[in-house]
Amino acid sequence: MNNIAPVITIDGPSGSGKGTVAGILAKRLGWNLLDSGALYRLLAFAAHNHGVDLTNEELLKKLAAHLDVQFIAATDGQLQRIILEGDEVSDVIRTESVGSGASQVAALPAVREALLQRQRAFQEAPGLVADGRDMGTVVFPDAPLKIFLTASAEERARRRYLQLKGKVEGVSLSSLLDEIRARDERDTQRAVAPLKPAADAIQLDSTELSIDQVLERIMSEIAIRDIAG
Ligand SMILES: Nc1ncnc2c1ncn2[C@@H]1O[C@H](COP(=O)(O)OP(=O)(O)O)[C@@H](O)[C@H]1O
Ligand SMILES: Nc1ccn([C@H]2C[C@H](O)[C@@H](COP(=O)(O)OP(=O)(O)O)O2)c(=O)n1
Repeated sequence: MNNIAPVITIDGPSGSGKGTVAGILAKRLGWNLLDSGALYRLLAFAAHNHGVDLTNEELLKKLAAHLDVQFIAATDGQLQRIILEGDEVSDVIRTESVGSGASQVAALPAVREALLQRQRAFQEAPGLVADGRDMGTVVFPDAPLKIFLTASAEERARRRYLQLKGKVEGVSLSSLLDEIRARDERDTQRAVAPLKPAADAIQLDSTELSIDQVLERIMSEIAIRDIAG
């Protein structure tokens, strides 16, 4: 691990655009990418497959410590691929029910502890873009650029609806809005590593911004700090 590799953290609630923006930035800069939410999603998914209850902290901690997962970096024309226990799960972990399970296991302190080193190991040269809820507050507190990306709950539900409709059966805007609000509540109210902006984070409200406008704002913060060579 190279601890001097710079990190850009992008935290925020579901549907604010973190994953999209982090993926494009990592590609543009030629840096590594950590989708930390995927780790919690993978754990919830694996727990379901192995019949482990989402409240069983002791067993979930063991499962988290031994998760057999591979992240295959994005190439031209292909997004990052995620392999769990030999099977490609890139799409199946994106449903709102896995997201809700992820939010439940993520509230357990032993689970967060078990995943901490695994996340820090992504900090390798030439740099890392990390997206999640506690990237700037807990996992990479020394990151030279921290973004806290938000948008109204209604706009985030609308984005998720557009993203899922046609791919997942039976999605409705109103149930997505309820689910997003429930997840916001759980993620911000938990005792350990709650969703909140780091004291030194730049807050960006993307409700009225396009993806390109968000990227432009972040690129100008990168330029000001001179962190990407
Ligand atoms: N600024 C934006 N304006 C419109 N749509 C956006 C914006 N940012 C992201 N999206 C879209 O919203 C959906 C959710 O974005 P995503 O990056 O998955 O959010 P998050 O990782 O924060 O949950 C995606 O379909 C993405 O293309
Ligand atoms: N660093 C992180 C990342 C995700 N989580 C938890 C809380 C989130 O509701 C779930 C799923 O996160 P993910 O980023 O994949 O979800 P969204 O794409 O924002 O909908 O995992 C977390 O507690 N800490």
